[in-house]
Amino acid sequence: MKTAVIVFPGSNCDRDMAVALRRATDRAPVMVWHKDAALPEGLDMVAIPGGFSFGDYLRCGAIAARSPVMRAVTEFAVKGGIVLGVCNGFQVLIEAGLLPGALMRNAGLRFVCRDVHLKVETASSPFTSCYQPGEIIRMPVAHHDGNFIASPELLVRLDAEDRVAFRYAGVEGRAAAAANPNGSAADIAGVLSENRRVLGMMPHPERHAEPAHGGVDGARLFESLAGAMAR
Ligand SMILES: NC(=O)CC[C@H](N)C(=O)O
Repeated sequence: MKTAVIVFPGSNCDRDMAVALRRATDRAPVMVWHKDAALPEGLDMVAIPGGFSFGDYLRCGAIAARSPVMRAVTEFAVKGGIVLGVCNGFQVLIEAGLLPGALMRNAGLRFVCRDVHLKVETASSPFTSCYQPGEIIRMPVAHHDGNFIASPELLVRLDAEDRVAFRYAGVEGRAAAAANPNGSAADIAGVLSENRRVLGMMPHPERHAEPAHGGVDGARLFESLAGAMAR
């Protein structure tokens, strides 16, 4: 299985992403600099990591989305390649037009850095097949622009097409309103593309991928990917 992690100036989760992918696939990913116009041959998937690409200038992910490498990533996705974008990676995928909606400033206007609970909405994707639909899992978020905005039509369509991968979820003993850290429409934390092979999500699965992280719920996302790539 051959994977790649795209690196922009200001990426800061690229190495965590690489460790999680190596752990799940037994092979170190290729680190691809944003100026490369082509992706390595024979890739099974591409990950766009979190961080502060280009200092979050203009809008988070807007400049990164226009990097030379993103043309190659778009081509890869259009051909059916698997692409994962986490946090800033999700912002880049939206700015590149590979996922719908927008990510705006958090409703509370603050950077939010804490664990959240998520409901797994679908197991039918290369990213979520190792979870149970409806399962509640825990992962960290760390962002200031994670407020997912979509038109009422798009929200209906995402549900109808089973393309909401994760929703912020309340857990017993905590107020439900506190569950959504950023004001996202319909509590959406992650969405799939039409062909289900591109996922963008604000929470960080690579930061809860081994026991030393204090949580392992993210590991199954990488195991799901490894399984999908092996097929
Ligand atoms: N951890 C991240 O990827 C953060 C993304 C972006 N810089 C934000 O704060 O919204």
